[in-house]
Amino acid sequence: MAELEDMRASIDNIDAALVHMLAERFKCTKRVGKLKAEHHLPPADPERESRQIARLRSLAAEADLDPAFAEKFLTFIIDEVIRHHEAIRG
Ligand SMILES: C=C(O[C@@H]1C=C(C(=O)O)C=C[C@H]1O)C(=O)O
Repeated sequence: MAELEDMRASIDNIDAALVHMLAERFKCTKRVGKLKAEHHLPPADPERESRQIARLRSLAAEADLDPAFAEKFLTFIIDEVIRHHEAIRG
């Protein structure tokens, strides 16, 4: 089944891109965590998170992706970022 193989090859490429994009995002958020620790700012910023979630839900709807899934995915990542920031703060 050539189409199955083709689709799986595309899925593997997309998964690799996701890993690279996430790695870049965590590089940025770790830098933010250091800046926050230096300036005595709290690890989490719920107002910023609300804006990000609203934006991502809207982008998801436009892209025909379930907005609830997009929110769950972003919240999962942000929770991990906040754990990093708490660890950086010590
Ligand atoms: C990265 C930040 O820290 C936290 C993590 C966020 C994220 O991963 O996008 C957003 C808000 C903060 O709760 C930030 O404040 O920008």
